[in-house]
Amino acid sequence: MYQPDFPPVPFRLGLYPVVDSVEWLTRLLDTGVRTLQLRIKDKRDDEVEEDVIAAIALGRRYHARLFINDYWRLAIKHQAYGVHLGQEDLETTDLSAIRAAGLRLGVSTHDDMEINVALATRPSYIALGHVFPTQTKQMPSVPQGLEQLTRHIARLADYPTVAIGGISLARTPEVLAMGVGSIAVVSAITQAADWRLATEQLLALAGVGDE
Ligand SMILES: Cc1ncc(COP(=O)(O)OP(=O)(O)O)c(N)n1
Ligand SMILES: Cc1ncsc1CCOP(=O)(O)O
Ligand SMILES: [Mg+2]
Repeated sequence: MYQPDFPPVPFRLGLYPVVDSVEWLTRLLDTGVRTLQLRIKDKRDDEVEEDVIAAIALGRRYHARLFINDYWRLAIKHQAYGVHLGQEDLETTDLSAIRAAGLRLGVSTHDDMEINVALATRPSYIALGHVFPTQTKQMPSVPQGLEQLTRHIARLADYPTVAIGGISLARTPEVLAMGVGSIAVVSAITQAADWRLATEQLLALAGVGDE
C-alpha cells in the first residue's frame, strides 16, 4: 500500500529528464516535459543557489514537478516540488526537515537491501537503477537488467517507480513494458544528435506523467 511519509506523487511520473543546467530545464519545459531534475554535482551550496532558485521558479511557472538532486537544504529554503537523494545522501540528510517543509522525496536504489532502506523512509517515489550500463555516472554496482527491474517493480506494487541508467530511445519500450511509472534519462536527451526530436519521441512513449 502506497502511504508515503512525504507528499505523494502520481503513480506515473512519465518522462523524467535529469539535467545539469537551467538552460536545459527551460528547453525541456518548452517542449512539454513536466517531470524534471536539476542535477549539479560537486559544488558548494552558495555556488548553486542561484541556479536552484531559477530552476524552482521555472518549475512553478510551468506547473512542473521539479526535483532538486542532493542540495536538500536549498530545496527546502526555496520550496522546491521535491528532492532526490541516493542511499549515501540519506545518511547525512535531515529527512524530518524535508518532511516538515512539505517537499516530495525520491530515493535511489540498486538492490533489494537498498529497497528495504528506501521503503523504511516511506519516500514519494523509488528510483531503480542502473538498468543498463551508463557512461554518465560511475556506478559501483552492476546493471540490474530487465529481469531484476521487473522483480523490483512487482515487489513495489503500487509504489511510484522510476527506472534510470542507460535508457535510450530504442530501449524505452522494453523498460516501460516492465510496468515502471517513469524513465529518468540523461544522455538519451543531452547527447542526442537532435535533442528536441529525441525529447518528443521519448515523450510520445513515456508520456508527461499522470496529473
Ligand atoms: C531519478 C534519479 N535516480 C537516481 C539518481 C541517482 O542519485 P544518487 O544515487 O544520489 O547519485 P547522484 O545523482 O547524486 O550522483 C538520480 N539523481 N535521479
Ligand atoms: C544519475 C544516475 N544514477 C544512476 S544512473 C545515472 C545516470 C543516468 O544517465 P544515462 O541516462 O545517460 O545513462
Ligand atoms: Mg545524490
